[in-house]
Amino acid sequence: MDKYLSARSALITEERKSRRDTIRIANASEEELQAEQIVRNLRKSETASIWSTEHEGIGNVFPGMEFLTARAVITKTRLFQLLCKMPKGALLHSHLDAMVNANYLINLALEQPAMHVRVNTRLTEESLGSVHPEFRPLTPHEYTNIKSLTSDKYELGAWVPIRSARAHFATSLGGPEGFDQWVFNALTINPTEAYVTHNTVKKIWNKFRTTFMVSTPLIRFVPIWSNYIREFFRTLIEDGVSYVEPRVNFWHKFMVGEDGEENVPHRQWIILFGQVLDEIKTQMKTQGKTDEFIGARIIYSTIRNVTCEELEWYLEDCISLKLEFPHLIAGFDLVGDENVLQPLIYYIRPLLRFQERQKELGIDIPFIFHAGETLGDGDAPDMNLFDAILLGSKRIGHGFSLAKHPKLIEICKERGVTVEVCPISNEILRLSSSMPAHPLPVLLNNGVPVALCSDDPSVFGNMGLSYDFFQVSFDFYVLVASEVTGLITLGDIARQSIESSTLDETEKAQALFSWGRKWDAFVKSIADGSTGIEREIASTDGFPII
Ligand SMILES: O=c1[nH]cnc2c1ncn2[C@@H]1O[C@H](CO)[C@@H](O)[C@H]1O
Repeated sequence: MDKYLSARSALITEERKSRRDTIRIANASEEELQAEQIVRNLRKSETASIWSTEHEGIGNVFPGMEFLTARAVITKTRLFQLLCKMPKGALLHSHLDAMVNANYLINLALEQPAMHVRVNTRLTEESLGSVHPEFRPLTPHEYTNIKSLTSDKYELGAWVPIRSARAHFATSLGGPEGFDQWVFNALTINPTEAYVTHNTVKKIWNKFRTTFMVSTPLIRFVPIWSNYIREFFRTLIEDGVSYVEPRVNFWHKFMVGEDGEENVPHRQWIILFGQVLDEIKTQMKTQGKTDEFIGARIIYSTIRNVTCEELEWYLEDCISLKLEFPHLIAGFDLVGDENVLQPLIYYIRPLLRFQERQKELGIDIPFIFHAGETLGDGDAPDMNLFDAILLGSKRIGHGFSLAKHPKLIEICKERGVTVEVCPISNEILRLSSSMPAHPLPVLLNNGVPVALCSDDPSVFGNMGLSYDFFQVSFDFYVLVASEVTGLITLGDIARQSIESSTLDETEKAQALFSWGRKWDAFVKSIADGSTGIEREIASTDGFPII
């Protein structure tokens, strides 16, 4: 018996030794250890209270359960509120056209007299859920004075000014608020769609795709674009994100200008992006908050439905933009559903040529590829992992199927290829049924660098990064023993995100320094009791049940 127990304890120690969190916790400061304990107590207490009761309309609750069902409960937990204050570091995987709250975007659109809307199927109570609004800014001579989208006289396909369409939306469909709700539903995925009507990867992608068809014409319009980017930065900073590398989709060659003409080229999109960025940086400086925002750089993206010839055009376009705006272009990616669109190997010639061109020009535009966003093994999206690695991808977007490939895991670990893990996205797009079923711990415990990311928060409702940090903070819960950690691991992941960015060494050092200062202050506020968590746990013996 003694021999067995000592062998057991030796094996546990040996197994945990190589884990990133064990190494990190061994080097933690006194304050970090205190904060760690307090947060673990909080987590335990909320698991016993909030996550062990039935809430009205929500059956079968558990930590890490389906996000869209649990969202309202999550928002009220103390753990979530605490994580909102945590400095998150860099957001490395996000699609710019799905980053601003859908209601905010609707309001931006309502301010634009040029913005019109139409439908091609009659709107009725029955059809409302499946008919999507089609938006377009028109040139002044195309403006219409058609009043309503829903009257009997409406001719299908005719453009209606958005404000008028809202004001005259049929009372039977909810009036103006009904209009807002209709557009909101078309821009987002709701729990019934994710977990009932569209509960397969294929079906939910069909819904997911349509949200971009609705939002793109709203965002790809100069008067909205700048305001949209301003809100994008504002909300991320508010949530403790200090640096961001969004994927910007350059598939459309032109944006629509203020005059309604579709003639604004890519360089102008970047100039406007840069202007808002500078404005925010100046603002932060004036307010003495330079630690809170380091900046942003764009990952040039196009959709993997283009031909090889078309891709050559985009790659050259990306090169010209890099030459003109070296500090604003971070890398290159191909986006869209890997399950149905072209795999990386299809584009291998233009991609290799792109690398040659960079050598000729003495520039560096790393690939930062989506790969392995699939449940498959050996299918096209899974095989994208092999090509991403062979092509020297700096990071891997999603890498959901990477856990199946020990050799590739080893390479990622050796070369420091960071996996941009998007926990909530993977769950809503039906790759994992809930958080405990997500492969994140497999990657982490194998020592692969990981960044937590939100992917498309305006569609999924996981605005900022706090929701994704929250959803994974229970991954290690089963082992509440002292060797296995919570808060410190989350901090380590946040710090790693800055290391994994495309910032140069000097910028990185500055960003890490700023992050470190904020992390220390955050940890201190928990450890010294100023958050009041300890007091609350002690006084309620478990948390008030919502
Ligand atoms: O998780 C994802 N995987 C692959 N493509 C995505 C994901 N999220 C968004 N997009 C794609 O990015 C474009 C918008 O910039 C859209 O085409 C959308 O399908």
